[in-house]
Amino acid sequence: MDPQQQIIDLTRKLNHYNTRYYQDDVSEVSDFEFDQMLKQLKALEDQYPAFMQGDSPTQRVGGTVTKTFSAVYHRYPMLSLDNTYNEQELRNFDDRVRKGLDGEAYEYICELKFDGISLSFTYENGVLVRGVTRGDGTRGDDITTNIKTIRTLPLRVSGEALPPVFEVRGEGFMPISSFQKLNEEMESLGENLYANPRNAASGSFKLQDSAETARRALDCYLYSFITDNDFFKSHEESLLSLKSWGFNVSPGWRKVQTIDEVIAFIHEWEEKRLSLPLATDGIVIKVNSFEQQRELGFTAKSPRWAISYKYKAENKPAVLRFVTYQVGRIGTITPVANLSDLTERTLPYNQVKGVHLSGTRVKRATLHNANELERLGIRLYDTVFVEKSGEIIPKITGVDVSQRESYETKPIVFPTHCPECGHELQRNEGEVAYFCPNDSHCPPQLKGRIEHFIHRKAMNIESLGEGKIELLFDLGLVKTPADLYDLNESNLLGIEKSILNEETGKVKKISFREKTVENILKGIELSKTVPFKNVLFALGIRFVGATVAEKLATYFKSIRALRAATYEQLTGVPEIGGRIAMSIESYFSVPENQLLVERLEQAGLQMETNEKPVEKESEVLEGKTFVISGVFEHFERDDLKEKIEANGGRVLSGVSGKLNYLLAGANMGPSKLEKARKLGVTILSEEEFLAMIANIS
Ligand SMILES: NC(=O)c1ccc[n+]([C@@H]2O[C@H](COP(=O)([O-])OP(=O)(O)OC[C@H]3O[C@@H](n4cnc5c(N)ncnc54)[C@H](O)[C@@H]3O)[C@@H](O)[C@H]2O)c1
Ligand SMILES: [Zn+2]
Repeated sequence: MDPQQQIIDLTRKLNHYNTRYYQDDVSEVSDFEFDQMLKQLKALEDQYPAFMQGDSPTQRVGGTVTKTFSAVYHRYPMLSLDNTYNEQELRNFDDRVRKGLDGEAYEYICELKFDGISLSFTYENGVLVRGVTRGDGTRGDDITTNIKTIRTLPLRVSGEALPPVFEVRGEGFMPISSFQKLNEEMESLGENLYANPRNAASGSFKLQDSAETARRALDCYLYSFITDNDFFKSHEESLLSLKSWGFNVSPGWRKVQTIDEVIAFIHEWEEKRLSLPLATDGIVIKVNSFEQQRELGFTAKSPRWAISYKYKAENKPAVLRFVTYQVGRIGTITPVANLSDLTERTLPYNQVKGVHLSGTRVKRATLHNANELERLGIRLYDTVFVEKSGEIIPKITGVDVSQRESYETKPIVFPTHCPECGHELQRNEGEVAYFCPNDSHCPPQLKGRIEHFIHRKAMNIESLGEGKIELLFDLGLVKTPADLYDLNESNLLGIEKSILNEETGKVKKISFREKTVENILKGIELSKTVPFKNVLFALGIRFVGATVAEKLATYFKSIRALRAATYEQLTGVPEIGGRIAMSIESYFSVPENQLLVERLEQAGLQMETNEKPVEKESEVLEGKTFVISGVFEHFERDDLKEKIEANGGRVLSGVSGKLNYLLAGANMGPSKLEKARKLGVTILSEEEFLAMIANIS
């Protein structure tokens, strides 16, 4: 291909990947592939500068600002970092630094490269006033309310001779444990999963609802301090001071003198970093002296005094021993590759340990769906390549076809029937996944429906988690959501089970003691007050997500009216299409579902909408004012407001001397709390509030 066309194509492709990555938090290719393409483009542009495109990704920082937040200009531009995946290029970087500094002695600071999103925080007179994303490097999104949910980020700092205005920068990230929890939750809601913690962090920092951001337990490491004057002489000094002022500085950095020491640091962390609680994708190397940093200067998109070394995702051959088929919570069938190491090719599978990949043994990798099997052209007993994408989820990247000469392979036959219940599988037009339509008898689907039912966005029975549901299901105590309402102390107390996690080999013990049982029953009881729209969502009707449920609840107002609605009436509701209408009709035509709804109604769940004005429950809060702040266990904010009003109280937005109560949830801003204390406002916990209204509702 001619170089001009190649430059045009690469520019277009890379810009597309950038948009997907920075705006949609989706990686269509691996970082390594992206970086190789960018390098190729850079080389072509160097050779044919005349063909460089106006929007070349080699000249700009990749991100953009969004429309959802207001854009803020950075006082100092936020740049990217040059990167490399090999040691030779690192030595070339060192040569450039040496030349650039004309023989002066210099030092490096090596730090871990945290995989999240770049953030900038401005402090005025010691108070945190603003938090902004990197955006396009010149302007970023103002996400101040969201970054205030980071618990380790000080809202106020004091220190000797702190400048009146300064900026700190760092990496906002999602700890791996939060990431896994979030994805499990997304899965149970039937939503798309995040591929890695970076994409999850990026999406979570840019949510509209900061209470939801708070719930996702984000964190941040700080690594840079900036002011107008020369405050510090070196990066080392600034790191030490940041730490002493109470900023969260990762302890993993080191000052070194030579590039060999840098490389030793890189080797040292290659495996060690995998046991950190957050994802890291490399090492950042920075010239220590600020004066030398200034001498070296910047290119269009990155400093010349720093570089990042990125670890390549480890890619290893493995043998595909057999394929199993998992049935998901909404019946989706996912083929899973069961792998062994090459040396274990003929070993009985129960003795197989798996392939050693990025610090762990991998025995399983998802094959996603039937299309993916075709795309890979994979066969049984094939030699395949496995990689951990985002260092977390193992993935099969290709097949070593040459090995088919030495080892016999067989075609993979996708099952026609559900491995769990035997029902014939279906695939909807235009969809890639097969599913088991037997949603009222297929065990994983039954379990999945109960898990969905208790979810925070549905009936919000937080005292019951996945493990407990699993146990109750296996014991036959809870087979449908309606069975939850028949539970009592005598059949719960003393239940016990050890659950083995097959991946980690760890055993988790669950046992129901008095306190647990009490909490479970309380949670179930409280769920009877959850509004109709949540109940409707909780039923788990295919295609009826939270938003659709709300629309239907507003329109039909009761389960009776919805059940009686004809196809025409259903599609007559704005934004309700044929697919949803059909799904609702078919749901209510199944006898098991009819029975379920009846039992739930008898149990006392809200089966109709309480239209405003709010139905009065009591007058106990008459004349009292409330400010609600933070996140609550049993209520969404709106529900809490309704509850207060239903009992005669009023909800205000700001704390003042006249206020009666500050209702304080988790993660509330400390400034509000402080103000309330000063003004002598009574601070209520959620429990205290519940007690206040308990006698009457
Ligand atoms: N897979 C895809 O589709 C896709 C698309 C676009 C970009 N990308 C990836 O993103 C990269 C570009 O992103 P980028 O411009 O943010 O570059 P980068 O992530 O490679 O490096 C720069 C960033 O590193 C972060 N960082 C982490 N720890 C740091 C530390 N200790 N000190 C300083 N900075 C630290 C900062 O946020 C900084 O902005 C590409 O090279 C590619 O790997 C992937
Ligand atoms: Zn089934």
